[in-house]
Amino acid sequence: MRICIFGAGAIGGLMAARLAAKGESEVTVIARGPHLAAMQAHGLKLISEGEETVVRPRCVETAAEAGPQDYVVVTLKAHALPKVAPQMQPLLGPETAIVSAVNGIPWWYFYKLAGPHEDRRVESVDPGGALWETLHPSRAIGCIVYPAADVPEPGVVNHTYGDRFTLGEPDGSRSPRANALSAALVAAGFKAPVRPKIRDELWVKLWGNLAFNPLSALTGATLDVITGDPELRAVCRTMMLEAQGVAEALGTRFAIDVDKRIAGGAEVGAHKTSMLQDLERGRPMEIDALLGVVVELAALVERPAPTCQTVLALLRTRGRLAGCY
Ligand SMILES: NC(=O)C1=CN([C@@H]2O[C@H](COP(=O)(O)OP(=O)(O)OC[C@H]3O[C@@H](n4cnc5c(N)ncnc54)[C@H](OP(=O)(O)O)[C@@H]3O)[C@@H](O)[C@H]2O)C=CC1
Ligand SMILES: CC(C)(CO)C(=O)C(=O)O
Repeated sequence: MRICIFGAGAIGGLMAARLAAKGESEVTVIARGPHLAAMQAHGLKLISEGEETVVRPRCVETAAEAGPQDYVVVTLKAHALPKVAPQMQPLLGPETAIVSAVNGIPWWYFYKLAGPHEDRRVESVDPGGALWETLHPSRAIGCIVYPAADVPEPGVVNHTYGDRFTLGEPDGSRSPRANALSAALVAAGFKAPVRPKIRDELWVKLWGNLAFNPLSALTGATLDVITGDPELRAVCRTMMLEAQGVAEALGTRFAIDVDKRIAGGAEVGAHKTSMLQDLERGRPMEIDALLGVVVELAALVERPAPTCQTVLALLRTRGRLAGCY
């Protein structure tokens, strides 16, 4: 099985390292800059549970060098995908699946979602619907990323938490391609269940990200503070309840309640969210995929989301002034 990890930073690097070390797949990673140069020169080092492993997957800069694949796992930041998608064509054969291992609402969200919005394009993550055309949703497999990792120096991935990548077809089927990918990830040491309602799981993950990440970027606070301070927790809760109304109007059912989800965030402790880390490092923030999209969908289903809207306005300005949006 040929698997290409496109944008092999923290999460992609983790997946690639485990697949290359323990799996039975032919793994190619696409990366750039000093990280790519370090992996090409010294291999990809994974630090996980106190253990260091160095693997040597094929590391290239362009899709043309990688050639056609069975799976392309996209582990870019959400905002990078529209720019990169046109370069992905050499990876795509007639049967190639594209696995979106990216936080937020994906471009294929409304594909085969029965109801009034079926096949709708999501402007916040797919400006002008270009992604829908370039990476047709019939290729898409959803993937919820639960692990946490970072890249402390080029060529090195530090894995700090979790081993689950939940998979799901947009139409809910247990397809041979989703099953085969799941088996490959399990062989590499991950948990990779194939779920029939991937959008429900996607919203539970996003539920935390849409509130915790913006509030951390605006205040500089870590997760323990955001979930523990009564005033911040109240803002969080309000945003999450607004988002729940939007998601439920789109047919999502939440298996847990909002307080349980906040408690889940609290367990992570004194952690800087990825959005706060991006802001501090002067890197683009995933504002539209995590929160802009919620405000867009609220308008679509005519549900109120005033707190999300207010926080979005503040966050966009914060991001623009810092050169991160
Ligand atoms: N890290 C984590 O713990 C978690 C991350 N996620 C989500 O997973 C997704 C990936 O995040 P993460 O792994 O942290 O992000 P990273 O920034 O670590 O990885 C993305 C990689 O893609 C590279 N890249 C960007 N553009 C290109 C390009 N044109 N060609 C080749 N490589 C490119 C980046 O390079 P460069 O650095 O040069 O920009 C970077 O190495 C995000 O949606 C994130 O929210 C979800 C849960 C936890
Ligand atoms: C904070 C956390 C763990 C949950 O919102 C996260 O997923 C992130 O940092 O992006």
